[in-house]
Amino acid sequence: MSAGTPGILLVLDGWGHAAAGEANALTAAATPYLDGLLATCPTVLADASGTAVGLLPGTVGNSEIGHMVIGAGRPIPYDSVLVQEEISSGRMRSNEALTEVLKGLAASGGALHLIGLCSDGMIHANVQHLQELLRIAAQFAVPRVRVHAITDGRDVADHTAAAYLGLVDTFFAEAGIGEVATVVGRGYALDKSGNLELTEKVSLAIVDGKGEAISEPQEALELTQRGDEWVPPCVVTSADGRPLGAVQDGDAILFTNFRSDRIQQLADDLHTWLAGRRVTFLSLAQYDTKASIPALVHRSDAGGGLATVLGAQGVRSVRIAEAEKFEHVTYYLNGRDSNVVPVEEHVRITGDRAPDYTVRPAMNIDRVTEAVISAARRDDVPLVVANLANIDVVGHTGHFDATRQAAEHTDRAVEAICGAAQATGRWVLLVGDHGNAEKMLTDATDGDGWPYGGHTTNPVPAVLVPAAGQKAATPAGPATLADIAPSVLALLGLAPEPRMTGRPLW
Ligand SMILES: O=C(O)[C@@H](CO)OP(=O)(O)O
Ligand SMILES: [Mn+2]
Ligand SMILES: [Mn+2]
Repeated sequence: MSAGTPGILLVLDGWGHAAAGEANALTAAATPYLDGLLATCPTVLADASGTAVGLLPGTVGNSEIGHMVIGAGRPIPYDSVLVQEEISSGRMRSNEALTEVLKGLAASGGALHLIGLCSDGMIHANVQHLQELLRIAAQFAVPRVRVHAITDGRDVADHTAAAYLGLVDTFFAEAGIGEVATVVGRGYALDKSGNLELTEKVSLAIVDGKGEAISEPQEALELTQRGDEWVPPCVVTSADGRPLGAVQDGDAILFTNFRSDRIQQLADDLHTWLAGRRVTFLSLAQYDTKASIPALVHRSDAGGGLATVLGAQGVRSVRIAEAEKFEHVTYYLNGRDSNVVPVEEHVRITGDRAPDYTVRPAMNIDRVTEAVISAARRDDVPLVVANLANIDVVGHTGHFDATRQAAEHTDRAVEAICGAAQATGRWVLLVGDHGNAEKMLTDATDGDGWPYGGHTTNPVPAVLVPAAGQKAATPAGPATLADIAPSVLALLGLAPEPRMTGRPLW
């Protein structure tokens, strides 16, 4: 292998590997170009879930941890794991930030508001964490706990919100404290696109008790036209029509998501709404909010990766993605470091946003492709990093045919990018960040599975398309996402960072 060849790292978001079958939208798609690459180029299946990347055993991968590990070259103990350790060990009971606030509520008579995603999809939150938080609140004699439940239907199968609300009820009964005050789908509460119209509806329900009035939490689920994700903001009201749980002065809010990217817009919005009011804010894990919100658990250091080497060596890279995945190829790939080194350029592709991705599975892939090709033509850019979002983003709709089409658009984009790479003397390293579209049905216990749009624990392909004349062998032995940064550096002729534990595959 000749050292020091420029290249393109292309993350195919949600590109997992599984045998062909009725659940697999990737093998159902007509993707002649990708099929050819998989058959002829050095390929390995890389582990992208569970402990291999820094998650709890058996946990599905996600874009944050996926891109962090691709960039860091080592597993990063993820926020979900750090929170879980605090809870399982019992240490959360003596967590200083938490106990101080709970003692204050017990003394003042204020309520604790728990706001978070109500499922065990393990990407943004784990509803099980509520159980321990309720027990701790009861132990500290907090007078009232109000749960503002965000229904999921994306990280877990749709139409499961009723079961999760039922589970939360059992936690209330066991702890002897807690009531659901509001219910809303994640489409509203976890918008991260900057659509404040959605977010403000949620804030209005939580702060002012304004929304669809319901007398039982489960009634909210009858009001959605588009599944659990789009349950409209609902407020549980008592017989006299008063909201059960609007936020009052002297209350405290604890956000229970462990992943920041989707809850932070709501957290900032609520913080702005409640500015000047006597309300304490806390979050279970550390958030990237504009407001400074104290976290109960602090995050792992994900630095010392690819970006550190590129910065130190003055190697220019261009990072390209659609808005949905822009932070992933920049902030997360750089180890959650927002300080951009001067040799790094960012291209955020915006464009028409379809209200529903099934309508436009191509998204803005043509513009991403053009940007990658024009960066590839530059002699001053040894490394282009891009994310093709379609397979994951459309896969999340749970719509098999649209996801198949997303894969077909991706195939054409990869062909165009690889063509440009050949013409400009570059290699292309294609890798998934976690599985998604290779499993579009839940496991069937009896009869057929249900449509499923969530991530998976399947391995992801890592494929090297060598530059013209470059030789590369198929790597032996197991691989993980931690091997990608050392591979990219080796291909560029650079040494890995000492903290990288992955190995160069090529
Ligand atoms: O959309 C998201 O927030 C998650 C799924 O909940 O997907 P990803 O990790 O790919 O961003
Ligand atoms: Mn992803
Ligand atoms: Mn996803």
